[in-house]
Amino acid sequence: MEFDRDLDRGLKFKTSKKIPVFGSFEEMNLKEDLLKGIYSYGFEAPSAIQSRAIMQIISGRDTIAQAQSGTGKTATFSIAMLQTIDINKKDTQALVLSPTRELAIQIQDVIKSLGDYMNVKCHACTGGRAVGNDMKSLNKGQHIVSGTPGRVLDMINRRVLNTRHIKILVMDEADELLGKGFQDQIYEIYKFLPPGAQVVVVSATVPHSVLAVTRKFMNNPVKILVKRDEITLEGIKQYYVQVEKEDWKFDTLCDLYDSLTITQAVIFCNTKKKVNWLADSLKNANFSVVSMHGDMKQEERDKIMNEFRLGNSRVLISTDVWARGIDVQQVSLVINYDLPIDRENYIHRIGRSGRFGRKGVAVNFVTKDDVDTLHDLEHFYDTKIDEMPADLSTVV
Ligand SMILES: Nc1ncnc2c1ncn2[C@@H]1O[C@H](COP(=O)(O)OP(=O)(O)OP(=O)(O)O)[C@@H](O)[C@H]1O
Repeated sequence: MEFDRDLDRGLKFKTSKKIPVFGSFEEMNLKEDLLKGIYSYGFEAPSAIQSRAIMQIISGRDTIAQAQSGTGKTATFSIAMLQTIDINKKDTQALVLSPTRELAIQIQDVIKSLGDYMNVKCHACTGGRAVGNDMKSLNKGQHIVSGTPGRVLDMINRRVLNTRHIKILVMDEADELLGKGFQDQIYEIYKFLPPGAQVVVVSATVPHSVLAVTRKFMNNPVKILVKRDEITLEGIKQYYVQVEKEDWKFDTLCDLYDSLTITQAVIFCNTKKKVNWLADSLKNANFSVVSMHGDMKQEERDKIMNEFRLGNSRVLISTDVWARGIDVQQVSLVINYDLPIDRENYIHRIGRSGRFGRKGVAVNFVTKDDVDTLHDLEHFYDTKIDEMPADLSTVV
């Protein structure tokens, strides 16, 4: 089917026609020092979304860029922003918003690496860190700011982050940012931007409700969309384990522990309380695990994150704070100890594995009460979730 239809509103959304595809980074006519940064970072050729969306963003058009998890959306908007800014001006010219602090920092790292030869200044403006440091960094002048909505808005209100020269606003994980939790802050920030600032919306999942909302603040956007039945990645095998009742999940997980540590694994629970409980229970049973959620102090979150990125810890238990965007290439297994509350986060959670063409495995723990939800996911994404093989280590 060419397009989908939003039945409630009668709106139609489809991928824009005739979007040129650039087969190499050279063809994009990028600044020389940016091109050098891209190659030094290890990229050889653009991914599908990069070969389509980078030049659309550079052309100045509002853009909605959807692509499967782990296919290089971060570099898509980072390269476009780096090309767009005038490095000789100290003003903040580009702003990226994302829903979690860890993601905002990860994006800052990517921008700094790609823009290394340009001497780009990019600041991560995130909650949980000293406001004084933000002020100091921003006062020095930052070409690009990557932040979470609350702290960014705070810096704007304090007149520390000057929005007057911002040419481009990127919303990563846009469907999350435009959902209930962040919507008001996003609109507040948007109001501070100069009229005509370019808006770029990015996510692996762009539900119709969000596409409808984009009409309010985007001007004739070019759309690169993925059909619902193409969102799941072939490289990520999906399984379920049927457990009679909730209590059985724990023993099932313990049985799987050896498979979890073959590379690295992330286990998702739906609440912070359950993350704490599960981490404690596993530690008491002598399994080595770490955990992270939004009620922890930022220093603790940073420490856990660093250790996990380094591979010093192999099994991480978390909430949906870890569901979106975080890129740790060694993660090959995701376990949904609880099925996620919404369909979108299912895609994001399992997408923590199988990064950039790597193989991944997702295992869903399913009680009797969850059977319908699982079938709904299969149906919605037109995908197959098989029963887990007896020996998981053969597929990880
Ligand atoms: N052109 C490329 N060549 C090689 N590796 C790449 C290329 N583009 C991106 N990557 C790598 O692919 C991985 C995934 O990229 P990225 O985190 O941008 O994915 P994403 O599309 O934003 O995923 P998500 O939906 O989970 O946020 C990263 O480790 C990145 O360095």
